[in-house]
Amino acid sequence: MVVVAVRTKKTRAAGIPSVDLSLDRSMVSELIVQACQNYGFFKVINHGVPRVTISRLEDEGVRFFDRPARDVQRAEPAGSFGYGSRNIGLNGDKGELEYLLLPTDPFSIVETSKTISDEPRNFSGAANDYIEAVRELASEVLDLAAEGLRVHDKYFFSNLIKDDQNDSVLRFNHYPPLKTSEPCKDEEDADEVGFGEHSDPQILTVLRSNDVAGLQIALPDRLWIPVPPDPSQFYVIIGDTLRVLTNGRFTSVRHRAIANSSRVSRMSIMYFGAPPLNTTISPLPELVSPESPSLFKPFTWGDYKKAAYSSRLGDCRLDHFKASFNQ
Ligand SMILES: C=C1C[C@]23C[C@@]1(O)CC[C@H]2[C@@]12CC[C@H](O)[C@@](C)(C(=O)O1)[C@H]2[C@@H]3C(=O)O
Ligand SMILES: O=C(O)CCC(=O)C(=O)O
Ligand SMILES: [Fe+2]
Repeated sequence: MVVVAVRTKKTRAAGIPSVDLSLDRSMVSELIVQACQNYGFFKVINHGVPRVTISRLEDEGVRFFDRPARDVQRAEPAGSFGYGSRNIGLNGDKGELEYLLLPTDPFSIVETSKTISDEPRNFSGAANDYIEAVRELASEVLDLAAEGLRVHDKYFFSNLIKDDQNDSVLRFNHYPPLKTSEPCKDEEDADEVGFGEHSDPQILTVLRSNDVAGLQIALPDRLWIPVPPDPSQFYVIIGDTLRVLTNGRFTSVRHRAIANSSRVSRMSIMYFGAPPLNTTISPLPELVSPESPSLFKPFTWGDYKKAAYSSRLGDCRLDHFKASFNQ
């Protein structure tokens, strides 16, 4: 087995920002803006997603990854969607995980469920309910962020992911326990890569995992912080597209998952909120001024997605879209 090692010595257990959605609205929007500027990442509590909506999809995910190899492979991709193992993307990235990548529109979910489950209606029902609930949560977070930034149209961001043509995706990552407990040969303090360092290309990601640790985020000074797992709450990850729309006010956090060295599997479920392919992405006029000129050239989400899918996982994809004075 080829293992890719990452240094984990430079880590610090620090407080991850936490936002309680039940608090006073103007306070919550301020907290969200602070967290998005300083970390590009935060935990959401009192999120309003019913526990049963989460547990039904969790159970379906566990059932899927428990299936015999020949059954999970029936869900192998036609294009980039479907089941995959160890290979991440199309450009040679590897990780110690298996995954299921799905479109989020209800019709595609119903169709794809036929290769995912022996009870496809159970799977599609659970997935569609979950997608609807986390899309609502993502939209609420985006509206609060827009309010905190004093954006004129407070629904501007959320309308992008609510559009009928939105390009959002749902991903299950399954990290089985590592078979070997041998330390890495050439690096004493190294861990193996579950899902390598990257930023998410979309607007924002809503992540939830079971009780097994693995996720880490990078601070601007490149210190890695372990994110404590919390199955009853969600984490929000700001993506590159929201970074551009806010003219760099929000940061798109680099993050990674360390391979699972515990005795139980880790499973995470991510909703990646994305706009329609033809949406032009450029900083909102309210966030551009002579003192803060636009840091990015305009592009469409389709252009960015194409560039993302021809890049390696760890590449800084936004570099190609920086305004010329900013290069
Ligand atoms: C190596 C890659 C995998 C990825 C597409 C890419 O070429 C670069 C971005 C990767 C990423 C990261 C966030 C999401 O997990 C993902 C689905 C996405 O939209 O961009 C993955 C892509 C993937 O696994 O196909
Ligand atoms: O599985 C995780 O916890 C993180 C994975 C991730 O960042 C991704 O799939 O983009
Ligand atoms: Fe990610």
